Amino acid sequence: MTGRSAPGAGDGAGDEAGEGLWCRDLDVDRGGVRVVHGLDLDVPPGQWLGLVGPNGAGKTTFLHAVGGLLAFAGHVRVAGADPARTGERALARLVALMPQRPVVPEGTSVRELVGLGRTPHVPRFGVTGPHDDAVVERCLERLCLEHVADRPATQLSGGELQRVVLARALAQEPRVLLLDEPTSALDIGHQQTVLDLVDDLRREAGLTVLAAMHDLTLAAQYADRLVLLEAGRVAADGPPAAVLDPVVLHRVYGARVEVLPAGSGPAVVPLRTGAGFVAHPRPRAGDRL
Ligand SMILES: Nc1ncnc2c1ncn2[C@@H]1O[C@H](COP(=O)(O)OP(=O)(O)OP(=O)(O)O)[C@@H](O)[C@H]1O
Repeated sequence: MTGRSAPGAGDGAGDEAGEGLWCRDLDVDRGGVRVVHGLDLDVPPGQWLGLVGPNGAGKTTFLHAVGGLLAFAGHVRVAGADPARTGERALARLVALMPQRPVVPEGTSVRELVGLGRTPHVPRFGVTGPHDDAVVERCLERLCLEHVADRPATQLSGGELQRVVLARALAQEPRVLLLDEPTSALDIGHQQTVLDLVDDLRREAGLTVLAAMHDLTLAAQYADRLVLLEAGRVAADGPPAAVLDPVVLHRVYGARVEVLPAGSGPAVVPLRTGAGFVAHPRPRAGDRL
């Protein structure tokens, strides 16, 4: 399975397709089984798209295809590049993926691991320069990791490691940031610190963000738009308040929830059995109550 080029679009990095994400008829298989089915998506530059959906819906598979780690069929442009036809280093200068399950080489310090994010910017057979070192130090600082910078990354807590892996992705200085469950191991304070930081970078540098998240309340607070995936297809796509419908969530996740209006976006509150959940549609404007 290989990606095909979009009609009329050039090959390689940085062409006219823009700095967001565009895909048409995207199919991705895992282990011989189709997991993402004919996905069409337009994500304008600078948008934060929250990717939500149940376990196994295809969120990671989609992010890995867009990030050039998995073969696909269909047309994709990410930061102007076709991931199927762009070299690894060129793509890594445009797109960074923060994986759900990072691989940490034994004996690598936190600073060295973050420094790996500079690899695509360093000439082949070259060495890092003062600018690279400054980027790494800034990323360590912004993710409050200076105090662990010289420790082996394998000795960190799950939440500390998650911040290191984000720091490595940010050190790549990408145009599009793919985040796969970026806050799953973080306490509530660090969840906010990390997501606020990504949001600041988006505003400062026009970064496009695609973030797969299970915490629907958090996803709604930061994303401009949510795409709800169900078995590799889009079940809902729109502003968080429109996508987070208790009836839709019940159908797609089998979950009983209440969705409450909150200051910075809808809050999704789970209801335990017997708490009075009724799966009926929300009233719409014009409905007779
Ligand atoms: N390496 C693999 N080989 C075979 N099947 C795979 C592989 N990786 C993932 N799958 C399958 O592909 C489907 C989609 O998985 P994926 O990891 O993309 O889902 P997800 O939405 O990210 O799930 P989660 O929320 O649990 O992380 C699942 O059915 C999964 O079992």
